[in-house]
Amino acid sequence: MLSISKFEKKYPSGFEVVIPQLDLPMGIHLLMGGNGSGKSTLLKALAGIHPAKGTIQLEGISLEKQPIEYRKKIGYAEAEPNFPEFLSISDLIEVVAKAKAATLEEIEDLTYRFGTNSFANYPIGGYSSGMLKKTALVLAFLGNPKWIILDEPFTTIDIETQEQLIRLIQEKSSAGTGFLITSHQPRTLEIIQLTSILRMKNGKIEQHG
Ligand SMILES: Nc1ncnc2c1ncn2[C@@H]1O[C@H](COP(=O)(O)OP(=O)(O)OP(=O)(O)O)[C@@H](O)[C@H]1O
Repeated sequence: MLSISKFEKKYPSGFEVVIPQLDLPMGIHLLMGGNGSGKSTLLKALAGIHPAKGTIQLEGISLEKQPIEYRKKIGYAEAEPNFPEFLSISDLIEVVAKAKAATLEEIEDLTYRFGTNSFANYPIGGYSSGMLKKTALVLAFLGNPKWIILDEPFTTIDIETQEQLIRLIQEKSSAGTGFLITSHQPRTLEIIQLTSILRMKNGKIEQHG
């Protein structure tokens, strides 16, 4: 269960995301909403990147009270990934794999599925947008997180990688990983049995079902 309670995140512009209570059971949840409705803001807070008011708990582990344990149990890929340009995907994998106790087998499987071996040692500054997205996805899945949060994961990746990603989401979900995914292309997810579709408007979850 991913639980959000009394959540508030306000920007200086006055825009705010307010969620009194949201409990997501293990499963695959799709978060939809127009541009600027607050989806990425919520996802960044759930990933522990943006501080926000309220309580966020993942399988009973509190982001506020057990921040390291919480972050080890969550994987996150942002919509427009940004990494230090002088590093390579291999460098990032090494750091994240160590922090999240990922196995060599897991690294080999993920890098094979996402086809990142061909640019494993290139500096990130030279990556295309698709290569950057693949890098973010490999890192999000490393260490078998309990929940994986994917912000627009299907944009910029080729069809073959989109199919790989759908297969991986299905496999991991069957093995007990929860997913919260945003997408402006819900048709990509049509073949997946979704647990719920959440709709966000103006910083509020309008509909959940
Ligand atoms: N770091 C920030 N500082 C200030 N305002 C921000 C910041 N990030 C987002 N916002 C503002 O918050 C609002 C919601 O943005 P957010 O990125 O969460 O929307 P979104 O639903 O993910 O949009 P999209 O579908 O376009 O990606 C927008 O008005 C945006 O300008």
